[in-house]
Amino acid sequence: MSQLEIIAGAPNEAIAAFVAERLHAALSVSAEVAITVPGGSTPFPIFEILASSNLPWSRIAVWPGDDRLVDEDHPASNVGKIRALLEPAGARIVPLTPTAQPPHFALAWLGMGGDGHIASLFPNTDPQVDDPSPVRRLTPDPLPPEAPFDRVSLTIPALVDADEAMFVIRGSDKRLVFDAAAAGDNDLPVARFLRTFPKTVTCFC
Ligand SMILES: O=C1O[C@H](COP(=O)(O)O)[C@@H](O)[C@H](O)[C@H]1O
Repeated sequence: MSQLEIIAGAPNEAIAAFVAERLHAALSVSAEVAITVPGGSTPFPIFEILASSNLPWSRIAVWPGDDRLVDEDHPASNVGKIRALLEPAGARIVPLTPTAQPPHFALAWLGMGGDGHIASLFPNTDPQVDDPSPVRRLTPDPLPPEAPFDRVSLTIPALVDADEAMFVIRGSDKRLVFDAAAAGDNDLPVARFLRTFPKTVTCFC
């Protein structure tokens, strides 16, 4: 079970500062690093802040942790929106495809749905902590009305392989789900990740 550091009520600027600090630390020991980031709605204002930071973006590869199987110019595309914000800053944006071979990530930044899904590992997909594949094509059931698409997602082992992990979770309903998962009171995808990740997980809740 991972240790948790809960940081409640942090503004987006503080979260961006945390991400930048962790990337600077990783870049102090590696010429290039990779980060995986969530989609949904929560991270994009933080990406905007990061895009204007002094990070050496040309040394940073950014991978969506999951995506909807739509064209990049579709409004539901995670990689399209990530690219629009971070590529102009100089980042290398790498689309997540079902056959991708993801790297070792310096930081796994995750969101969580109210149903306890992380990346696109929805409860119905029964994500396994020992999945031999780093990437899966998946169909959420029920399909979320705001994004009713098949998905591609990093698996739990690909996320657990990261040097560090952080969540950004907004809303008291999600906080209850997260806290129950952290306490071992449910077996949702987020709980499976938390009980498998061997290091401290930082949660901006
Ligand atoms: O479908 C998704 O939802 C989750 C949570 O999104 P949010 O809008 O509540 O921030 C997200 O982590 C995931 O990457 C996304 O594809």
